[in-house]
Order: sequence, then structure tokens, then C-alpha cells
Amino acid sequence: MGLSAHARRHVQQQATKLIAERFRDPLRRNTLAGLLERTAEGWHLAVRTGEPGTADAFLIGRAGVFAVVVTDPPPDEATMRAVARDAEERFAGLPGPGGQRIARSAVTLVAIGGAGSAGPFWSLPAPKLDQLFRRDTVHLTARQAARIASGLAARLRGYEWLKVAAPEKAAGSFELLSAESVADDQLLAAVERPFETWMTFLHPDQAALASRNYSGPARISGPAGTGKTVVALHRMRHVGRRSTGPLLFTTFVRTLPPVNETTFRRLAPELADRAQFVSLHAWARAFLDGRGIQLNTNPRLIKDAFARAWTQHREPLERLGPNYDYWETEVQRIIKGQGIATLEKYQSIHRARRGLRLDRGQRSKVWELYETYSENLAANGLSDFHDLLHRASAELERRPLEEPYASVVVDEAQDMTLTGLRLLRTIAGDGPNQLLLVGDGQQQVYPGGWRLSDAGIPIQGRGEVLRVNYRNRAGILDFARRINAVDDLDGAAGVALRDADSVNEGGVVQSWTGTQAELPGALTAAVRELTIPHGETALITFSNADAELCRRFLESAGTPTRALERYVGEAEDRLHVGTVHRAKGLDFRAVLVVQLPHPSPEDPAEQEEQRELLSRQRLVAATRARDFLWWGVVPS
Ligand SMILES: Nc1ncnc2c1ncn2[C@@H]1O[C@H](COP(=O)(O)OP(=O)(O)OP(=O)(O)O)[C@@H](O)[C@H]1O
Repeated sequence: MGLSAHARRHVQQQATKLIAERFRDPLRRNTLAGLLERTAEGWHLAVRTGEPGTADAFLIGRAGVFAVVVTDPPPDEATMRAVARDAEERFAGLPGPGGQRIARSAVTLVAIGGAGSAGPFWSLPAPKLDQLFRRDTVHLTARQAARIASGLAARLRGYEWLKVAAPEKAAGSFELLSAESVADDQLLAAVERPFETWMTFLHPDQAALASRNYSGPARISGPAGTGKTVVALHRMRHVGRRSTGPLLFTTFVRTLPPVNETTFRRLAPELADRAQFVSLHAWARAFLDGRGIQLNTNPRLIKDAFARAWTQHREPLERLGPNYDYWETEVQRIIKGQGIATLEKYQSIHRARRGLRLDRGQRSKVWELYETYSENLAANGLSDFHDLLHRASAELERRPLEEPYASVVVDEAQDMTLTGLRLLRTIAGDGPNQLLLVGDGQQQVYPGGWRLSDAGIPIQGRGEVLRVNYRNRAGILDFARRINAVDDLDGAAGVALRDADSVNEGGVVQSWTGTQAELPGALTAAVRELTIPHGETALITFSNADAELCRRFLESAGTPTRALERYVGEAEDRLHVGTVHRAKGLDFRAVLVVQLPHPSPEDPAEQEEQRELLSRQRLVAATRARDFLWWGVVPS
């Protein structure tokens, strides 16, 4: 810490004296004095001097708002729930920046004293008090913290605001969280951006969804950057506080859950141990393992099983126009992804987002391909990813979870398959607040669409829409709005990105067009001119091969890179590179998008489908950028 030894002693003495005049119990004396010392660094502290029954203290600073109970042994859950209710009411609606309000779930509940309690609150042994002041959770400005404190003061009876100060001379030497020096700190400068305030403040629409009571499965949709994930995390904290079971946050992609886990640990340290962040496939595999069921899902062997089926059935299908990839997608995303078990069913479905119309005879040919593929899998003891999810559903129906989840959140639900959604419904059940689907049809980055209603999840009357974009500065949002991507997650036009409201001004977009030979030079120049740190920058492409190519360009020009797959949301110093599939759900201050030419299919229907898919992928790529977007295209 930045206080000189002399200043620290001075502050400690004052704090000890002020507390000793008011409290007798040694634990309370030590703990409250420890908190009081921090007021010399810009924190605000109110200690309870009146009737018991609520928090012993409220602590407010740049790392957030805390309701503190000091006791050994730790309090029981009922006591902390009462403290939570009281704190939520006291803070409710205090104003924040840009018409936002304090979220009910923003207050962190902390019990300080005895160790080892597992409840819906953070239990800290007294010697670990310092953890409250972690620098990675700083997200408010000193002024915002002061405004919250004064708003609370007007509502607080039976509490006394205490403050100590460092001796005059040392005042300029504070570093970490002192209001004066924080702006100079390189690392903390990043949090001066408006983006992180969501940990405390939410837009009223967001706040309402974070704490609304739903009698069954619910859904939050809305265009990119409107805070759907933020709301889902607040909601998880809200529900977690009012329940005891485990919490599950899952997505279709493997790379997103670890990033959200990092965020949630910062938002809700008290629930970190109860919350599981994992892709649905990893969940299913672990679940089946736990039941003693091991499936062979070797991707290479599965590819091979399909390739062999293809050689048998390719002729009639190739005559229809599209190539191998198209038919593999048809079998994987349409037949298996939607869990279609019979030819009759396949004959009758609407193949959303598949360009080529197929008549009954043609569908029979596809079905033959699917059947041979299934036989090849069975003959080799293989299960593909859809089989894995299907098997997990069957096993769950046979014997439900011993400890059901209190809440299951599905982020980026638009990319889940129907088989996946059905499994999620079986995991979560239809009970109140148990299943939340979060998604945006415009951002579907995998081919082969479906509608939410096809999953049979009853969300009638519990579908919510967010429309204020908090991520992209206006210039970037304007650029992204011009990308024409279709949304039919619900078969109806939802709120598209072009209708989203923007709140962050500024933003720079640079477009570049050139030949493939010119790309390395243009790209490295763009990186050289970046004013945003590389660790907060991502380069996004539309295929793995393109990502690898760009990564090599950057590395050979001396720019260290890291694969987006390995990003977990922590600060880094390398530029992240990966495909749009790995970038979805994330954001970076600067984004470079590189679009390279790819052979276009000859079949017009397939061409149209690919064009639509690329539009959605371009929209996802552009909306990952907060402040700066470089958009490089090598035309075909
Ligand atoms: N109330 C808020 N105040 C400040 N920043 C916010 C707020 N809500 C969201 N943000 C910021 O906006 C960005 C987008 O939030 P989030 O990722 O939750 O949006 P999303 O709707 O899930 O986006 P996408 O669909 O593109 O993945 C994040 O950087 C987040 O920090």
C-alpha cells in the first residue's frame, strides 16, 4: 500500500481510538477499525450504533458497496437474508450515471469473523479483511462512490459515518485506491471507462429483469451489447442469494464460460463456489462420467464415419448442387441437432435458414446418408456430440439430479441446438426462476436455424427484450447497424441492432480494402498505430485458417499473440486472435476484423445461405469492439 509507515500508524491510531470509544467486543473493534482505516483512502464507512438486526456496517468505495456483519461464529442464512433485504431496500434506486440506478443485487453481503460458512454471503475470516479491497474489482469512480454514500446517508438511521485522515504531508503518497492518484495508475486507468459500472448500476430495464420473479422458464433477448449477459449474471446472484442449490451458467461454445466465470467471481465472490461455468457438452460428459457412462466421441473417427457414409450416398446429393459441407451441416445441425428421429418427421419440418428446398424424394436421400452415418457410428462404438447430449437427457430422465440446480442460465442460446435446449430443460425443470435463456437471433453464427418455440420450452409471457447498447461507441454501432442480418429466433422480427439505442459517444472505425499481398503490411501498420493496449485488442477472422494466417503475420512483425480460445477474461499483454465463433459474447476495446475471400458455392441457394450466415458473423465481429474497429477486406 502507498501509505508511509508513519502515515499508516497515524491512521491506525485514529481508527482504533474512534472504534474503541464505541464498541467493546474485540472482534468488532479490530474489524471495524480495519475498515475505518480505509476511509483515509477514499472509502466511506457507516457503522451501526443503534438497534441490532441489520448490517453492522456499510462500506462503499471504488470496488463497490458492501453490507458487513461482524460475528463469530458466522451468522445463519436467515439472518443474512434479513440483512440482504434491508440493504437492498436502503440502496434501492439510488441514482447512477446516465439514468442508471443501483441494482438490488449490487450490494455484496459479507460476514467477517469466523471462517468456514457456506451460505449466500461472503464469509471472510477477520485476518483476510484485505480481500474486500481487491484491485481487480474496482469499477466505480471516486465521485460515484461518494454520491452513493451521500444518497445512503439520507436514508440511514441508527448509523454513524466515521472517517479518519492521513497526516497532511503524506496525503499525496497514497496509491492503490486513493481517489487522488488513481487516475494516474496505468492499470486502473482502464476502469475510468464507463463500461464497468454495470457491477453496481443497471439501466432500469436491466435492473427489473435481474430481480423479476418468473413462474417458469424465461428468456432475455435483445441486440448485441445491450447487457443480456450482465443481467443474467446479476440475476444469478439475485437467485443465488435466495436459494441454496448449485447454479449453472452454460453456453454452446467452450470458450465463453471461463470468461463469464472470471466476471462472476468479481461480481459475486460469495457465490463463486456454488456456481458452475461450463459448456453444455462438458457438462454432459462430466455428468455421464459421474454415472459411470463413458462414450467415445473421438472427433477424427466421427468425421471418418461421416466421410464413409458420404462416399456411399454422394451421387444423388451432389446432383442437387451443394457440396459435402452442406450435407454434413444438414445431417449435423438439422437432423441430429434438432433431434429428428424418423424420416416422417424429417419430411414434415421447415428447414429454417437452409437455402435449398428439398422435396420428399430428396429428403429420403439425405435420410439414407444419415442412416448410414448412424450405422457407422454404432459399428465403431462412437457417439457424436448430439448423441452425447441425447444420452445425458435420457439418463437424467431415468434418474434426476440428486441436488437440483437453483438456477440454470443459457447464454448465446441462439447457437444451442434443439437437442441441447431439450437437455437444458430436463436439467433445469420448469419451476420458478430455474431456467433463463439469453440470446439474439441476429447473432446466430452457425448454419441451420430453429425457432425457440420448436424446443417446446414454455416461455409465454416471460420473454423480455433489452434495447440500450452499452458496449459499442456510437461510431462503431453505426457501422454495425449497416450490416443487414436477419433475426428469426422467434420467427418474428425482434429488436434488431439498427433499433438499439446508443449511450457511448465517439468510437473510430477505419476501413481498409486491398489485395492479399498488401494485407500483412496494412495489418501490421494498423497494429503499430493502435493506441489501445494489445491485451485489450482482438483480431477476428471468419475461419480458422484465416486466423492462423493473420497470427503468423503479426508474430513475424514482432507482435505477440494469444489464441482467443485461451482467453479467460483476465488482463493480458498479448493481442488475441481467433475466429468469430470464439469471439462471440466477448468484447474488446479495439477489434481488427479481417475478411479474406473464400470460394463461393456454385449453387445459388447455397450461396444465399452462406451470404446470410456471413452477414450475421460480420455483425457479431463488428459488435465486439468498444472504442476502435479496423475493418479489413480482401475482396474476391
Ligand atoms: N448498465 C450498464 N452500464 C455500463 N455498462 C454496461 C451496462 N450493461 C452492459 N454494459 C457493458 O456493455 C457490454 C455488453 O454487455 P453484455 O456482454 O452483457 O451484452 P450482451 O447483450 O450479452 O452482448 P452480446 O449479445 O453482443 O454478447 C459489456 O462491456 C458490459 O460491460
